[in-house]
Amino acid sequence: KEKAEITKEQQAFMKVIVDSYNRHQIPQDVTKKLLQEQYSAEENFILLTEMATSQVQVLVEFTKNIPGFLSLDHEDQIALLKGSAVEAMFLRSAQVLSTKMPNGHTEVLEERIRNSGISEEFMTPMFNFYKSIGKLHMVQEEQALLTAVTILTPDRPFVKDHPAVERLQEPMLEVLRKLCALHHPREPQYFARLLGRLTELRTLNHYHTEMLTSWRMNDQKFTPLLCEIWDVQ
Ligand SMILES: O=C(NC1CCCCC1)[C@H](C1CCCCC1)n1c(-c2ccc(-n3cccn3)nc2)nc2cc(F)c(F)cc21
Repeated sequence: KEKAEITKEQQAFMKVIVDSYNRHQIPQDVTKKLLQEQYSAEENFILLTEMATSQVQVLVEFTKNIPGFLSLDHEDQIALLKGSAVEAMFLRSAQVLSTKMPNGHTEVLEERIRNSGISEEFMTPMFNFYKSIGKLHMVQEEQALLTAVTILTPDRPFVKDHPAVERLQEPMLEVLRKLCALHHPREPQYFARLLGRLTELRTLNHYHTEMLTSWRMNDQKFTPLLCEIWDVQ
């Protein structure tokens, strides 16, 4: 019985992460902007770089609130942020698209994204991921913890002290497992499906640089922060 119950300290631990996740939300203005009108590929690229830059700043603040993160080796902290930033952005994008919207808005949003300038070959894998996240109907706590679990992935490039990262990720996976059982009692495989999405997320990571360089426009400009995080320019 006690295996299933979320303990008091796990509740406190989760509250810290969920509050920080909710506090550090980039304004939903990206959907408002996209629903307003179809922009040119150039304008969409600028919108993406602006949104992505602010999301990285938000991600750093969120990550600093993950219990134990700041006591990791400093170079490992950077390696974890750098290694997870793109995945966190696609995960956030997926969560934005799966947010309940008035009738027809999601379709318009999808259309705008399809015509935004991203080359055709990446639409399928990207929207497949978005659809598979949408089908999970994640509650807020699950979204926050899944993002934290993604950031604290031990096997990112250049991470030196794997065990230290595993020690932080494990309690989060344990709370996430209990949350899934609590919120999705009739789906015993829900937790496994949730973690399966992280594998799909890594493949988007792989496409990312090509998606940028193949954006239907030339002389792409990036902010200094994105040059750091996206390995471009
Ligand atoms: O702004 C976006 N996402 C942000 C990023 C930070 C956190 C919040 C959302 C974009 C957006 C920029 C304008 C054009 C149209 C796309 N977006 C994307 C997206 C598309 C492609 C890429 N690429 C990354 C490398 C190459 N492509 N990244 C994100 N998916 C989205 C899904 C939404 F519901 C959605 F509303 C927007 C989305």
